Amino acid sequence: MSQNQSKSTTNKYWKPGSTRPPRQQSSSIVDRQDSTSENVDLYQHSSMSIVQHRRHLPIAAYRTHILHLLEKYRTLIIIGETGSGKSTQIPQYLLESGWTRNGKLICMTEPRRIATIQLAQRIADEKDVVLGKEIGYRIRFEDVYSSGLTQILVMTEGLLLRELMYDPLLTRYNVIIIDEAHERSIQTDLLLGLLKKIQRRRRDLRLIITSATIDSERLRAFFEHQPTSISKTENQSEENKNEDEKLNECFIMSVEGRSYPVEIYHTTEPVPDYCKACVDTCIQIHENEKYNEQGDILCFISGQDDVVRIIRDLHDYARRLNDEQQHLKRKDERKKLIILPLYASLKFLDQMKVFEKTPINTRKIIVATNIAETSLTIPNIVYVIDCGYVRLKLFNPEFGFEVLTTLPITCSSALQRAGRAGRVRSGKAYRLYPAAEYEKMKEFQLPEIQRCDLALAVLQLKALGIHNIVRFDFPSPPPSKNLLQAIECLYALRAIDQQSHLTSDLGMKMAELPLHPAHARVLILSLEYGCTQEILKIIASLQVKHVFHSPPNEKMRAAKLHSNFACQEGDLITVLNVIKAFEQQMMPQQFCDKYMLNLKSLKRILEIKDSLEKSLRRLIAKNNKILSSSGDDVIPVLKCLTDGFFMNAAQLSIDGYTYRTFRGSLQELYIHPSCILSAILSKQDTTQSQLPKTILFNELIQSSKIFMSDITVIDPNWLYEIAGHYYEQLSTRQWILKESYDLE
Ligand SMILES: Nc1ncnc2c1ncn2[C@@H]1O[C@H](COP(=O)(O)OP(=O)(O)OP(=O)(O)O)[C@@H](O)[C@H]1O
Repeated sequence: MSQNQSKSTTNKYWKPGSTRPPRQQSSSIVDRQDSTSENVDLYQHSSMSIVQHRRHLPIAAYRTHILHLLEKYRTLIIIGETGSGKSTQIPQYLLESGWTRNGKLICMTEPRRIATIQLAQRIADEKDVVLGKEIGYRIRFEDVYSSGLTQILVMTEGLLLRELMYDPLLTRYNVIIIDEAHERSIQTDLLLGLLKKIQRRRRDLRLIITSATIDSERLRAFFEHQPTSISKTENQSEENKNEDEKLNECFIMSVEGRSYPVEIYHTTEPVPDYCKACVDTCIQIHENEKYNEQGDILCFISGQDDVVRIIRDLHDYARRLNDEQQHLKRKDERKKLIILPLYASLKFLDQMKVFEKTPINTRKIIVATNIAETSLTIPNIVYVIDCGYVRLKLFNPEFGFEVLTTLPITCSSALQRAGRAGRVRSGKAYRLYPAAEYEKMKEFQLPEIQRCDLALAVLQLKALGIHNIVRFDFPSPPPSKNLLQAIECLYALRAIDQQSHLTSDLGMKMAELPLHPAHARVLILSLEYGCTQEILKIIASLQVKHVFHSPPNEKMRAAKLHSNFACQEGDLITVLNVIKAFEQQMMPQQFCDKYMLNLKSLKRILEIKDSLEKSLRRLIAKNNKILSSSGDDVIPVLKCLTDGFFMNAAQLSIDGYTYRTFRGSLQELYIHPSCILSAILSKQDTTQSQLPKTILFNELIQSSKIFMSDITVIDPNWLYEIAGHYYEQLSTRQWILKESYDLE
């Protein structure tokens, strides 16, 4: 370790029992807040058999109680510490006690694909059966279960919602377990509302909601408020009807205890740059904590770009470390590092790499967004580093848009993050914020349904036959302004008609595609514009992003290389150029290195493009439509994008550098510095007045200002030509919708 490097990574930690360091010493000195055990044997490994392991989990003591309560209550809310055994054990208890005897299944939902597979695999391992037989899973584009044999089916929330489209009463299940309900994603809330509705028709259906950190009283109030008139399933016996009617509504039970202790440490001062603090802390752990016992590190960071930055810095460190260890003759004396990213748009196989066994003499560092926050057990994780921030979308109804914003996390998130350690052995959580900040944190995040764009949720409810969305029983009702905006958006996109019914030509098809309604519309309309091949690539790229690699110390070089693909039409067409060139490459890695492109993102884009293409082909199977290409003609592509993104149009203000939307908001918008347009304009040394007059954006990002990203330059006349109905009839439409929904 060179002198210089040592200096950059000499954070001191306040160890239990030692003298507290003076506060002013360093902003990244860490302060131990609490511990669940005083004399923690950090390297206590479990050599228990799976049977012993199951018996030792805190939830095991509650097995009989849970089964007893499920006989008496239709909804159970089970609160237990992270790692206490809720996800892996509850479905097994139900299976063992005969809840699948009548041939029906136990369903368990997870918010994410990665947790779905891991959980199903773990339950199968514990039961010593092959995954896909008694225990199966379902994620988008992947069904691993056997009809007639599978008894426990783990699936993503999104897939259970889709199942409701063809089995509205979910008749193949006896029990549905909504795991990690505290995440309160829009899909969790839609499911909770729909399951409450189903329970009115199916008195026999049991619902279990589990979490370590959830506002359980609020949920109980929601499930206890059941209407008195109850219709029964037709083929229920008289005896069963009576039994079912005697059932109570909802019960909250707590599971005390956790698997292994986790010591929590806080910085004594706020850290000025959490990416740097995270890298320093990783290095410090790697150099100071017992090495032979391994002990991997999981870092929580707010967004994908920060993950990429930290990974790069850690790779630099790993290279230096490697050079310094060259003198060690025996290779097994060298300390190696494996550094892995984990974020939602990462290729799925790359996500699963985090579960691979860490080789001997190696430490694994995983740098993740909040995708890893709940449910996951990454077996060797001993150290968690929590930056204290999360990147979330917040909908602003006044302004009419969703803005991506970085916010402090909540206490619930902090507990979940720390809870990724202490699962198979005791652990430590390093929080890169002072204990006082933790005290100030909100307990729970606002449910997504109250803070996000609801267009997709409303479209999904409509597709499920829920006509009057305003009357739908949401666990936390969304603000009526947000609902009105969503209805307006769907009307403008022609997904619903004036009576607010799903349109048969477009709306029904849009609901079938796993995309935001505007993206789904663009994809379907591309068939008319004759540019489906181009639009498939563009829409796929919008789900992944980060195609261009631009490290801070090589920005100039990167910009020069990227300019090979740049075009005046903006980011989406530029990315299209990259994807087209990438597809032609025999040696993709070399191509990406040469032009500083992100190989993983490009591969993932092609993967998503293929699956979207399959979905689209299924939709148009009857019409014999061809998925055509517009070749080098970019105009059909631009017009098609305008036809879906017209609500996101902005015009240049008189000042010549800020933009405003056409919707009458005074909010100033700026072109994001990462946009290709910024690079082209600065290269040409243009004056501000040469900024394009009219643009479409895909996303808004809040930092010092509100920035528009993923920009496309369009002809303003197209807006009136293509979306005249939206811009000319705004007031009339609002009146019609206001009437039909009786909204404030
Ligand atoms: N894939 C795995 N490999 C090794 N051990 C595992 C795995 N999955 C679970 N475990 C063990 O089972 C325990 C219980 O895990 P489980 O996921 O059921 O807990 P939980 O209460 O649902 O936690 P959380 O609320 O964090 O999801 C873990 O603490 C860990 O010891």
